[in-house]
Amino acid sequence: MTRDDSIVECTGVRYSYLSPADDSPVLRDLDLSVTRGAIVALVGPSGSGKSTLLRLLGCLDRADAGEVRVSGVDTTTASARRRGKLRRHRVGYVRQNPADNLIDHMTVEQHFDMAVAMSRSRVKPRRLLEQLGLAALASHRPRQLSGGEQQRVAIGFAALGRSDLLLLDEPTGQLDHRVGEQVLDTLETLRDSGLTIMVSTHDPLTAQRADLTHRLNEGRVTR
Ligand SMILES: Nc1ncnc2c1ncn2[C@@H]1O[C@H](COP(=O)(O)OP(=O)(O)OP(=O)(O)O)[C@@H](O)[C@H]1O
Repeated sequence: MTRDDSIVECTGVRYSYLSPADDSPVLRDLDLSVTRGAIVALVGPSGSGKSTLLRLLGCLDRADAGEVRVSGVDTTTASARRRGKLRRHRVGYVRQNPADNLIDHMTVEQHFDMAVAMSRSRVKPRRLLEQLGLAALASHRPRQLSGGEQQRVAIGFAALGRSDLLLLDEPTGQLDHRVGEQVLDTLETLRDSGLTIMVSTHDPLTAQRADLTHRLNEGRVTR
């Protein structure tokens, strides 16, 4: 595989929440390569660093050492401006609690319109609402939606205008099996439209439906 096939390339990544000199960092010597156009599940014990890795890939935090290359940009050394551009146009991030991704007073359609305006993309928000089976909810506000509907809206909102990578922290963690399946259908639709999707999960169904699984243990990818 060449670098061009990869959407994510991590090499020798180290990260501590305390200080770069911490002898027990959360991530240590982490290497990972992810090719375009797959759903990738990140699995591993609680505390192994799955969410931390997603935060580095989503430019919410910056690695202490090593290379975290996303869409060809080394996010460890990139300027704040470059990282901001990456987040606006290429990489979306969905938090675990669906409501935390949405704005109380805005309807579903207004969320999608705002995402397009912010990314200055040419994507048609109405078309994505239809593709994701959310058109009937267009005029609803987050409080009028179930947890699963909120999660699907949050996923569409994060994906809109982002061309490369969607990162999700435990997207099915709070949902029952049937609704979890609907969220996974949404992810498959987005993968088929060209996005690469990385999901941290403890849910066997999510891991089973992913195209690839990477296991984290004590801050490293072990397979
Ligand atoms: N904001 C923070 N400040 C300090 N330590 C943190 C912070 N967030 C996470 N940690 C620690 O970092 C380690 C890795 O946490 P992380 O949330 O990345 O693990 P995880 O594999 O996603 O766990 P889970 O499966 O339970 O969500 C844990 O020891 C956790 O206590």
